[in-house]
Amino acid sequence: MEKAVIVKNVTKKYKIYENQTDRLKDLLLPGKFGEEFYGLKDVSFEAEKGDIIGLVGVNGSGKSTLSNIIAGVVPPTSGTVKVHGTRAIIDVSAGLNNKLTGRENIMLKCLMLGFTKQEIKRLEPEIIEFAELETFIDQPVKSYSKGMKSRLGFSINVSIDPDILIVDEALSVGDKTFARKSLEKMMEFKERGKTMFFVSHSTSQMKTFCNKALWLEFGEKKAFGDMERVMEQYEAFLKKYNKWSKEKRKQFRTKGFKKQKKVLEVV
Ligand SMILES: Nc1ncnc2c1ncn2[C@@H]1O[C@H](COP(=O)(O)OP(=O)(O)OP(=O)(O)O)[C@@H](O)[C@H]1O
Repeated sequence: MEKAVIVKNVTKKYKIYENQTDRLKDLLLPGKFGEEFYGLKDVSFEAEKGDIIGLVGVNGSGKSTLSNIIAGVVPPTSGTVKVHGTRAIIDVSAGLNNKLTGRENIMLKCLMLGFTKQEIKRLEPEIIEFAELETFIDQPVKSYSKGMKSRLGFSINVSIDPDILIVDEALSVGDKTFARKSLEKMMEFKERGKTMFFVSHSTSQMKTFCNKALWLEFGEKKAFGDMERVMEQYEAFLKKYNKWSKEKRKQFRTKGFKKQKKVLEVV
């Protein structure tokens, strides 16, 4: 099978601070303030061409960090990500420039991706129509609602027809009609054999859409493989987790966070 994405020993360290003063002091005296925190720790897996991989895990487990690293938006602290093909990420906080109009954002994003002006002019009507923004396309994006921004972000990223698409909670904003239209677009991508990563809190959406799942827990890979098998394990965990008392859940999270602060052992 042809590999689309190879993630090898990816670690992402963040620096966390107890307060704003420590953050500023760390700028003046680097290394003296704040604590290192592992958003991701030594994650490895491979995606084959045509795989649709659901990233699952409770809040803060590292799903968005990993999707941003796969998308090339954020660099890993260590480890490597090999991607075969073009990639695009659809994110609710999509990287649009607020000062520019919708039309200018289309131009900017596509130019950055290497499209020619002529190609962009050809794509533009399709993007505007899919985003349902005909009346507002020449207004600055800062005047857009959250739903309008996410429609524009979604539309640009699907219209450029990437080989690998990363969708981070993008279906949770906007109205139902647009969510359905987006899902249809993703189904079309699936049928065309594109590789996709999908972050959603809806396990049922995952089960219908993805063939594989990667379960992250406190930044580490807990399980990876066929959707059915991984989801069975994850749902059994969620059932247990949801039955725990508030206190027990807190203990579980505290234990996990402690592990995320520990320095990796050098083998
Ligand atoms: N810029 C940052 N600085 C410091 N810590 C961060 C940063 N971004 C993420 N983190 C931390 O890294 C961990 C993983 O975060 P991430 O957003 O990737 O998780 P997630 O699984 O996507 O969570 P959610 O489901 O809540 O969106 C969290 O503990 C988070 O607080």
